[in-house]
Amino acid sequence: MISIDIEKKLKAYKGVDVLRVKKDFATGSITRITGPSGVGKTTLLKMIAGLITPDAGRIVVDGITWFDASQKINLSPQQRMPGFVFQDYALFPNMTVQQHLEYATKNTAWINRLLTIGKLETFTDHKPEYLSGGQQQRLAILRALAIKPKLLLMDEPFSALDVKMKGDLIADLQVLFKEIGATALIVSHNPQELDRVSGDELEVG
Ligand SMILES: Nc1ncnc2c1ncn2[C@@H]1O[C@H](COP(=O)(O)OP(=O)(O)OP(=O)(O)O)[C@@H](O)[C@H]1O
Repeated sequence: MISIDIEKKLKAYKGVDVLRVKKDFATGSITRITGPSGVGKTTLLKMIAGLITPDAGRIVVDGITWFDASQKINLSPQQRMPGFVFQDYALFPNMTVQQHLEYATKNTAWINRLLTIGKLETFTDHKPEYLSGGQQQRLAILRALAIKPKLLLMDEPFSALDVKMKGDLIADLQVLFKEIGATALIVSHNPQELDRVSGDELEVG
């Protein structure tokens, strides 16, 4: 169970200037996070990952306090180690597809399985600049999964994929999430995208 009750004053957002989120996520659940542009969806994911510090509140994951403003507990991103798919992918320009995955894990069988799921088997020696937008996005997803994270934070992870690729990938990811026992929080603007897999929705703002 992931229990979040946090507040953060946002810089320069008209109308709503404080982001408040109070929500419990069941272990193994997939939640779609929605809300208008600029409301703080990315900021929320980054606060959970430990990349941005909330002003107040608590984050408790499986009984472990990751953040507590009043008790001054704030685990580092390395201690939290979620899988994170950034909206702009944040790939390493000088690393090939294979090196991105090997940087995260030494488990070759797992790497090969991820490459198959992401349909990147024939691109293992390509660097990001020689990949299409959709291939880069799939690599960002595979890299996040390489560490078999218990928590996956995904920021618009399917925005560059065509409908068929997206459908296939989401079906495969569902199986993988179950297998590794991951809880997923997925920011998505597209209402149809996660209809069949996401049991829950969190509307921010
Ligand atoms: N570290 C930070 N501290 C406070 N405010 C921040 C911080 N980083 C970003 N913000 C502000 O938070 C607001 C929301 O940005 P954010 O990227 O979280 O929105 P979003 O809902 O993900 O938007 P979009 O759907 O367009 O990606 C912005 O106005 C931004 O200036």
